[in-house]
Amino acid sequence: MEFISAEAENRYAALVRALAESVIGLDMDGTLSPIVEDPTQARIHADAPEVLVALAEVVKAIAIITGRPARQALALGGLDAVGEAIGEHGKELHVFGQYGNERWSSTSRRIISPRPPRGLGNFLRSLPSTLRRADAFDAFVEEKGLAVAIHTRRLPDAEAAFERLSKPLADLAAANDLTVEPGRSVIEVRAPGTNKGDAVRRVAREQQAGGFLFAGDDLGDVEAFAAVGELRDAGMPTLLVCSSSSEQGALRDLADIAVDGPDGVLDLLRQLTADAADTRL
Ligand SMILES: O=P(O)(O)OC[C@H]1O[C@H](O[C@H]2O[C@H](CO)[C@@H](O)[C@H](O)[C@H]2O)[C@H](O)[C@@H](O)[C@@H]1O
Repeated sequence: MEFISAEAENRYAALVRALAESVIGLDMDGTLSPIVEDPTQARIHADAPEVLVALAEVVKAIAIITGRPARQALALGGLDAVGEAIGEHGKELHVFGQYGNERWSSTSRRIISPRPPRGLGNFLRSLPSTLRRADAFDAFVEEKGLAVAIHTRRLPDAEAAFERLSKPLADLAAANDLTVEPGRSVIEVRAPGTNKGDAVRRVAREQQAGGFLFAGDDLGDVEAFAAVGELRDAGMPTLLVCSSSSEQGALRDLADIAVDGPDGVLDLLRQLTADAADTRL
């Protein structure tokens, strides 16, 4: 773990002291789940369930805030079982899916989801011809119900395909009142209006958080970082963690601490759990 910001060590120590009142917000792909070529094959890190259950004992709540549909996050993360184990300690696991558009909690055990955005059907009908014109017809199209993600990772030159697709997809999205969410070898198209920052504000308010940690790896996490920054400016102990990769450097400049991908995120969460136990001795 690398302390980046000048205040990072103090912020870590302050968060440890406030941990019992803190919410831990975690992104999924690239943060809890190692990145893999095929999005359908991504799975939460094998150690994550144990680490999250132990962490839940020393924090107020854990919130997984992801671009994945909530149902998929539950399945790929085995989060139902994790939530059940956390519930046994009298704590709650929250899942905010599709950038905060969907919600699930280990107490309600129901997914709350809005209707798909109006323009999505039209966008999907025009998508094949747009991909063909951008010489990216073989891009993997992940239909997510409320959104669609166009993946370039498995194309011969992923970066070049991403560049060729950026403008045509943004134009097609705008024509259908949709917004674009660029990520690691992926361009997502979804309803405007909600982002991970809103999810951070909501869970902090609902839980009356006395501290907040957020860990993420990609551009879709920038709004969550900004929302945690607002909590910090209001006087709350906070910690921003970048799950580093060679693919995306944007979050590193905004973070207090950088760790090495999901392995590093889990090491940090283990360390926090241990440090919280030490302060109680
Ligand atoms: O908010 P997140 O939990 O980080 O989810 C963002 C998107 O992640 C997924 O794509 C990413 O992970 C894939 C599997 O490792 C990888 O192949 C892809 O290149 C990454 O961009 C997912 O497929 C999307 O639906 C998520 O919204």
